[in-house]
This record gives sequence, structure tokens and C-alpha cells, in this order.
Amino acid sequence: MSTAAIIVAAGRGTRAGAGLPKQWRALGGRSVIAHTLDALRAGGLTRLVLVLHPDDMNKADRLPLDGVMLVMGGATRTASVRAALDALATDPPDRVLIHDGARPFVSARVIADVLAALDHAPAAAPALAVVDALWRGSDRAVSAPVARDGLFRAQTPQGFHFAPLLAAHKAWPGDAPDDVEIARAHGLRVALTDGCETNFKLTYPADFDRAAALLDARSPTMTDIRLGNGYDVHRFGPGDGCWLCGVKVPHHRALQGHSDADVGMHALTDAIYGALAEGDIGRHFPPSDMQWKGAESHIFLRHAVELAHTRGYALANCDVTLVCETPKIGPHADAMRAALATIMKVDVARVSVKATTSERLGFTGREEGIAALATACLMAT
Ligand SMILES: Nc1ccn([C@@H]2O[C@H](COP(=O)(O)OP(=O)(O)OP(=O)(O)O)[C@@H](O)[C@H]2O)c(=O)n1
Ligand SMILES: C[C@](O)(CO)[C@H](O)COP(=O)(O)O
Repeated sequence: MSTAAIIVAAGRGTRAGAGLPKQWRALGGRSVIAHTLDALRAGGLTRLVLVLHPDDMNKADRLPLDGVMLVMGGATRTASVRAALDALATDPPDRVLIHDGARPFVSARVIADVLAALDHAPAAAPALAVVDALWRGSDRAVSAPVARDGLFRAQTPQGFHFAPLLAAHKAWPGDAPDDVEIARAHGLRVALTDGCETNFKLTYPADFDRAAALLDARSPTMTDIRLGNGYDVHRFGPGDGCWLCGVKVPHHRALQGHSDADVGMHALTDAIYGALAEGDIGRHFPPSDMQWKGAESHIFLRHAVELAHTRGYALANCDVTLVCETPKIGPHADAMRAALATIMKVDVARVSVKATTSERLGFTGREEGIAALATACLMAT
């Protein structure tokens, strides 16, 4: 699935006060829009479309523009998005994320959740449930309570399957606060994903103080990156296929083990536990415990990923290498990536599966078993 991200940054920022439009103002020595581009790249997005005001096109060379397509914006946010969609339509991606340039602190976790939701819905958007009591007021007095149940504060990036969103925009007559409204009017179901308090939009002058404080407070633990590796081996025995990275690969033998012996998934699970300094599968699912006999390995992987989430980490990427002469892995590698991505609830672009032979040397070369190595990178959310 190919993905593009549109960053709308053609507004004038009138509510943010005098001076440069807000996206061009400095935060920690760099422009807001440079921070936003970096945040989207850190979320794994590489095809970026940046929408700028005609008066700002000459400022673009101050930005990190690797892989960025520039598009001239319109008079409204809706018109700016439409210009970018039209620019993408000549080589349409499968999915598109639309993000406010004025939200520089979007996290990789928020992006990953939107992308994962797009596997099951044509549209998805991050939001935060309203937690404070709500009132209607007039003349500086409370005039009525408002029920807060089921109310959400909308954020971006808002994600869509590209073709239906383009059709929705073409059918939409005027302006709209965001693309969710346009998509819904076209009949698209919009899944809600978890937003984040730090993914706020710079709108008023005080938001710049909040942004500066957030940057100051960012310590190494808040940008914590953790790496883990995993290694596993299972021997061949009688059977008609091997479970490898969640896919049953036809073979004249099967891997033997206490569980389903999915050697690739075990190495990956151990890599995640390793990144968390949480031991290995044996510690969490002891082989002496008969309840795990014949267990499907996705149980272990899911547990490791949930533990990472509980600790405040999301998977940035992972890489699994299977070492075997046979079966051939190449024809199944994409299915394996998709299976692992589904279990871990991440975009498939974050998951790599590859294979090598050992040049007929050693136990893998003699086809006595399969070895697997894995690396996982976790990022603090
Ligand atoms: N014609 C427009 C208007 C808005 N935007 C972008 O849409 C995002 C969200 O909009 P908002 O906060 O309303 O930005 P502004 O329109 O710039 O702000 P204001 O309403 O205060 O002028 C911003 O990143 C803004 O640059 C855009 O690309 N084109
Ligand atoms: C798209 C948006 O950021 C969602 O919160 C918002 O609708 C656009 O900005 P505005 O402040 O409502 O003009």
C-alpha cells in the first residue's frame, strides 16, 4: 500500500498574532514547518506534499525538502487540500494523510494508529475525548450545561483511501473545517483513533509559549529510542509445512517445538522483549507450562507489543532474517510482513522480512533446522 502525506501550510495564521505566518515562526531555532516535516518523516512517511501560500514559495529553500513536492495553496484550507490532491492524482497513492503544518508535535504513534485503522476503514482520524464539563455561556455567565458524552476534539493527520477522498472533494461544494466532514458527507465511515495532548495546533499566541516549554522539557527519556535483538532456532521434523512469521509455508517437513515453532515470530518477539529489557519468551511463557503447548505464536508477539505500549513505546520498525536453504522465503515475504504488521497493529512499511542461506554450511546448510534473527526499534510515544 503506497501512502502520501499532505501538509497544509498555506494559511496566514491571523489568530496567532502579528509577524510572520505561524508556520514560519521559529521554535527552538527552526521554523514550525521544519519541525512538522521532521515529525512526519519520523513517522515513516516519505512521500510528502507541502502546500504553501503563493507569497511563501520563496521561503521553501530554507526547509529540508528531500522527497517533498511543493504545491501552491488556495484561499481556504479546503482549497489547499484540494490543490494537493489534484497534484497527487497524476500518480495516485493508495492512501493519503492530511496534516496541519501548524501541528509540529505529531508523534509516530499517532501516525501509526491512523495508518493501521486505514486497513479496516476508508478513513480514520485522531481525536481526544472531551474530559472537562461543558457549558454554554453568554454575557460572561453560564447559561446551560452541555453533555460531553461522545464528544471529541479533532486532530490531524486525518487519513483516507485516496480515490474515495478525491471523489468526496470533487463532490463538495464549498469550504469545510476539515476533510473528515467532506469524507462523511460522501458516505465514508471515519474510524476514530487515539490523539495526543502534545499534538495540539498552534493557533493563538499562548500556544507558542506551550510549544517552547514542550521543546525545553524534551529530555533524552522523552525521545527515548530502544533497540533489541532476538535469535531463535527450531529443528525440522515430520510434517507438511512450516509456520514462518505468521504464514504456513508448504514444505515436506515441519519445524518442531513446544508451540507452533514459528522461529521468525519468536526471534521478533524476543527482540521486542530485549528492547524493553524484559527477558525473552521463555520468561513470559515458560515451556514447562503445558497451557502453551502447541500455542500459536501470535499470542507471544501480541503480548510483547502490548507490554511495549504499556511502557510508553511504539514499534518504529523491525527486521527479521530467516536463515535456511529451503523452503524458499522470497515468494512469501510480503505475506509474512503483512501478517506481522496486522498482529503488531503497525503499518506494513515498518516491517521487513528477508532470508538468506548459509551457503550449505552448518546446521541450516544441512537443512536440519531454521534459524532466525530479528531487530526491533521502539520509540517513546
Ligand atoms: N488557505 C489555507 C488556510 C489554512 N491552511 C492550513 O491549515 C492548517 C490549519 O488551519 P488554521 O489553524 O486555521 O490556520 P490558519 O488559517 O493559518 O490560521 P488562522 O485561521 O488563525 O488565520 C494550517 O496549517 C494552515 O496553514 C492552508 O493550508 N490554507
Ligand atoms: C483540521 C483541524 O485542525 C482539526 O482540528 C481544524 O479543523 C482546522 O483548524 P481551525 O482552527 O478549526 O480553523
